Amino acid sequence: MLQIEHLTKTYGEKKAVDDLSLHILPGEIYGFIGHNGAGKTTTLKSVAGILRFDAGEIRIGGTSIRTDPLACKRKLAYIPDNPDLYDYMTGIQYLNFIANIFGVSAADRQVRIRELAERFELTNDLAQPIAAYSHGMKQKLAIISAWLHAPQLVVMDEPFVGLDPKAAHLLKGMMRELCDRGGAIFFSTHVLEVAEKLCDKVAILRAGKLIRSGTMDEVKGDDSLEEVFLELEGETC
Ligand SMILES: Nc1ncnc2c1ncn2[C@@H]1O[C@H](COP(=O)(O)OP(=O)(O)OP(=O)(O)O)[C@@H](O)[C@H]1O
Repeated sequence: MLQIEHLTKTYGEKKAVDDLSLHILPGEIYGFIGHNGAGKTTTLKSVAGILRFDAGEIRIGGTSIRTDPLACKRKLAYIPDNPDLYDYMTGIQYLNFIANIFGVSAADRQVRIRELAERFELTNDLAQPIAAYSHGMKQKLAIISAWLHAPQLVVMDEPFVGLDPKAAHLLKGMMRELCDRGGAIFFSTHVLEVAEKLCDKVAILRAGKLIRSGTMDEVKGDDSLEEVFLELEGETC
């Protein structure tokens, strides 16, 4: 579903991502962890096709994000860590705007918006301008908009930040549902307990380099993910 091959991205002199290779298969929830500044957001933005990288290749369903970004973007959805939505639009205007961009039919969008807004208890707020939404409400709207075009791959940067426990539980269920239908999820998190429970596979990034990846059992063995992560981080001290 997602192939990252030898991805390298520098900002000036700073190598933010250094020769990163990762493969994510259909059906997998793949967690991406690492310290602040490790290069997670840079990687996720490169996968989403909103950041040019210096070297390497990224393919989504076999299609290169470099050579055919539009085809890739049709297959994926990206939720940034701090969704910057259009404050002057109402929630429903925003969802229709996104549905128009992705060419979602009137019938499909109606069903999906109704169902997802009900699930996230956002139905009564859709007529409000986004400027009046709390951080968590914006996060919910961003999640609904991401799911609108039935993406095959969902890429998320710290998706649980700002969500209340019920919404977080809902999102976890939606992630699993999407993977059960043959999709895949790639997301970053600092909440290692969530990663440990939710993810099929995990990758640990340190200073732009992949230092561990594999199934959750391969990566953590009999320890907790937190113990393994802290041990690996300690090796740099
Ligand atoms: N636009 C930019 N210009 C210059 N340097 C940048 C830019 N964006 C990120 N960086 C640098 O690249 C490195 C990786 O940043 P990135 O945001 O990818 O890390 P992260 O793992 O997502 O961190 P966090 O967990 O804090 O969100 C950091 O050293 C950061 O300072």
